[in-house]
Amino acid sequence: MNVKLKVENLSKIFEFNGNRVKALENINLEVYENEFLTVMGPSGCGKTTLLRIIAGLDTPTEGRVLLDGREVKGPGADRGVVFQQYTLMPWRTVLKNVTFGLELRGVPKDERIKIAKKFIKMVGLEGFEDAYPYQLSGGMQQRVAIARTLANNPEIVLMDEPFAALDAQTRNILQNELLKIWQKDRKTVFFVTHSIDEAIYLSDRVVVLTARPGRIKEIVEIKLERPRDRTSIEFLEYRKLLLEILKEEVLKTIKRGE
Ligand SMILES: Nc1ncnc2c1ncn2[C@@H]1O[C@H](COP(=O)(O)OP(=O)(O)OP(=O)(O)O)[C@@H](O)[C@H]1O
Repeated sequence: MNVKLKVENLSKIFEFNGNRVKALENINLEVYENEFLTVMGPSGCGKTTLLRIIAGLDTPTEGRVLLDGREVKGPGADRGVVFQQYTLMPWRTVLKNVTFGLELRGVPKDERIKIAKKFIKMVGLEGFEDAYPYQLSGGMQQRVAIARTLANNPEIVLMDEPFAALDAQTRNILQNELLKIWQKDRKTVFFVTHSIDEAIYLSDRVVVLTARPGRIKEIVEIKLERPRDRTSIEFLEYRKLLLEILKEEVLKTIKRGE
């Protein structure tokens, strides 16, 4: 298995108003090519910080991140990010939101429209190309955000609780769509979630971080065939295992009043 992304001895300390918060401590992690890897952990353990550092939106205090062997020094088109909150540009149509990154890279108009339409179709929004974000439901907006990210053809897709704001049904539908796209497109995915169910349903491996400062507590390989059955005994066993691993860390966070 080829290593796509490598996180080496990474620590992060935030300093503000005379306070020091150690968010991450000595994270070492390899994400393989085409892997669907999920990070979980109690609130405030540094999941978003880790994702932001990989995205190049923040810098580590110690250590480094390598993508295809090259050190990450800032944001780049090789990493596509999907956040929890819909980050579409309200003044642009669906099509224009999806073509945005391609425009920035100078892709000719005809080609960028062709690429955008392909991904809009892939996320099930054919016919909505000329709609504006306010005309779409939350689930549809998140589909557009996913299409926009994929249209840029990143090496790795970084997703920070992308479905957390959606209702349970829509969330399940989008999980299936994401899996279909992932299987078809063979992208590497680095996914952050609070949902044990979502982590087991989607991932090849689940990384559990400790309470802050986030360290790697355990990595659980999900050895279930896809499509996965959320009601199977094996699925429930993974659920129990992850609950146990997380419980101790969540209790630490609660005790600290966070
Ligand atoms: N820009 C910042 N300045 C100061 N402290 C920060 C900053 N960003 C994050 N932190 C702190 O770093 C720690 C980790 O935050 P982070 O958002 O990465 O956690 P998280 O695991 O994603 O949390 P949640 O699950 O609640 O989204 C928290 O204590 C947070 O307050």
